[in-house]
Amino acid sequence: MVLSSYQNLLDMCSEDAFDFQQPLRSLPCVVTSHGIISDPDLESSNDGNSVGSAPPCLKRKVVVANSLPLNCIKDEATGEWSFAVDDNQLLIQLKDGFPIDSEVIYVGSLNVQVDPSEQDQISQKLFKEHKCIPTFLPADLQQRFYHSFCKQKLWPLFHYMLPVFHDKGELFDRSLFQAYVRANKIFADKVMEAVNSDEDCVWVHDYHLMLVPTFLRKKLHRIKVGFFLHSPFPSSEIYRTLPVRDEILKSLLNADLIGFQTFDYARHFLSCCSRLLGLNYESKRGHIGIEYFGRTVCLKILAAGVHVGRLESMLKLPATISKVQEIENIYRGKLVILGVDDMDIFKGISLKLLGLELLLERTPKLRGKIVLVQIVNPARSIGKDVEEAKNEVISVAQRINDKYGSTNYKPVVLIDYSIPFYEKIAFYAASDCCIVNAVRDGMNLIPYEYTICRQGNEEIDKLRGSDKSSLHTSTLIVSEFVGCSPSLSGAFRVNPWSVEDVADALYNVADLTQYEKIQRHDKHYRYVKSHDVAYWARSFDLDLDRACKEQYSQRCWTTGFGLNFRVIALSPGFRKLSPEHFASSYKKANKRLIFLDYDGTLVPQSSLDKAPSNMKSIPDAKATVITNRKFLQNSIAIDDVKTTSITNH
Ligand SMILES: O=P(O)(O)OC[C@H]1O[C@H](O[C@H]2O[C@H](CO)[C@@H](O)[C@H](O)[C@H]2O)[C@H](O)[C@@H](O)[C@@H]1O
Repeated sequence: MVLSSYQNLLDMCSEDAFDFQQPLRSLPCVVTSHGIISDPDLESSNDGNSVGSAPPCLKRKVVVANSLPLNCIKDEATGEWSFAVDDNQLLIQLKDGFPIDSEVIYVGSLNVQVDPSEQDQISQKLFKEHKCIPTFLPADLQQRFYHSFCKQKLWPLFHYMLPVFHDKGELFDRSLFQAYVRANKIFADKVMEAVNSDEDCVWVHDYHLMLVPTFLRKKLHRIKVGFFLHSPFPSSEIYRTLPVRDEILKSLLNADLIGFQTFDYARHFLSCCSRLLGLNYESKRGHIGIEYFGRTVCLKILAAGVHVGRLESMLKLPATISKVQEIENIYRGKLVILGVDDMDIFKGISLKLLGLELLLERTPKLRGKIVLVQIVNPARSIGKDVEEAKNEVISVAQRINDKYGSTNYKPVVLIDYSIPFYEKIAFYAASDCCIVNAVRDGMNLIPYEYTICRQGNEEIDKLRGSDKSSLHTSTLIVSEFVGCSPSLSGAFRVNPWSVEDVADALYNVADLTQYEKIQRHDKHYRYVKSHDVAYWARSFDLDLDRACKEQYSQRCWTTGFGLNFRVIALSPGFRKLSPEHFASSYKKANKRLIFLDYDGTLVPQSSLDKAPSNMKSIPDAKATVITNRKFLQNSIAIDDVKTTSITNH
């Protein structure tokens, strides 16, 4: 049922009628000449804009995320755009986990404004050269969708920050959600340009695009959709404060598989589905399934990983090696603690600095001996809160340096500007410890990158000459509120809100024996190496495939009888049934015959007539199982059919 207030919103939005839940009574499917189920609307809309068919042997994987994994620069003198794939991005790296016969297509925004006159040409170029399909959001929509709704509303809430109710500026502004709806529809429309058949899979990423599954399902019932949430999913007590909580949950449930970084996030999601939507779930063969309108939506817990090969090859670069040497020379004899964070209010950077300040206050012997190198990546959002957090970091760092520093020694080295990736790699390789002190973070891959880089290589070993003390060692201090924490059993786990905890952990790191450093490193290294980005992607892809197979290829079919009609409710695999089978059903009926698609949509006569004659008959198709009686009864509220009695055969 669509909430009436929500319906108003959609009317204002002037988008198609939009229902967040199944069954979606949209356009009927047809059997095309090659036996593929598709949407007539889609077929015609593809005529002009299609991005081309995948060669027959390739299966398309359409990866959709807010940003395309590209760097783009406009030459102001010539007006020419240049685009380069960013190999350091997770989205590019995940394709290593896909089967070799996959064609990976990316859909997302470029994060720059492109003049409408240039958009077509750029789209063609990006598809041809990089298999990327850009979404172009008008500047105002981009602002409202990304900066105002995603970054100011969803991002804080998903990181456990409740709006401040006495501040009017914090009240929920429905027009911003409307922008979110519109933007998600634009992304979904672009995805549909890339989908060729029901063999293709769509993998939607992160909290920016939580309505995409519904827009896709509405277009193509049998579309295979996976969704992965990179950010945390908060406790239901936090989530339920979101005024559009049901719409978002229902939309996510239009995916076939929903992935989470940790067990806790999945647990919170399940609590929300049960408390807010009254849905049941069960664990089947190691998977959690939620029954939703005749479909089973699978849940998966699988933390993202890093691209080990990429990090190893970056580590080998001569520029990296000489940077490692430079850093080691600068900080020789000191314990180097490294922090790498985005400038964001949830990264707990000031709390980390306060921990260091307390350590130096309590432990005079460490003054002059310990350095925190804090790399701060530029902020991605533009809120006042981020500016304040940044100013606070700068002023606390300054205070510590004034108090405990000297001409030759600064306890805090703040790098608050972009540095090339190889330099970051060099800092990892040269640091004794890495600290992640976020008060909330979906996963955080920094400890994984650090661990791989600390494994080093021959060139780095040579640099260290006879001083082997830092070879193949690493130490981690990790907040208990970040997703990677459970996987790092050898890390010092801290409550980031406790300055004492952080100070103690820093002290313990300074006190570790060489043996312990090796042991902790080894444990983490083995885990990170085996759970890399390809493992994550492969595992998600296989589970999506499995979830869809179970969903869409059941061979059972269901039949219902009424006084003057007969209902054939078709199972997802119905198109595998032979035309003869249909014919015999017609004959037996002797009455009005109604065919319903598996999700309750009326199947038109014309579609059945088109069933290709070369389709194979399935002898065991006589099994008649009504899997969800209530669902079927609800679905039959069409035309003049008011009541029915359903018989199992
Ligand atoms: O800042 P946004 O444009 O809204 O993007 C959100 C963040 O996305 C990425 O982080 C998320 O995915 C990571 C990999 O799974 C995970 O480690 C992290 O916890 C998630 O928040 C990106 O790495 C961040 O820079 C973005 O801020």
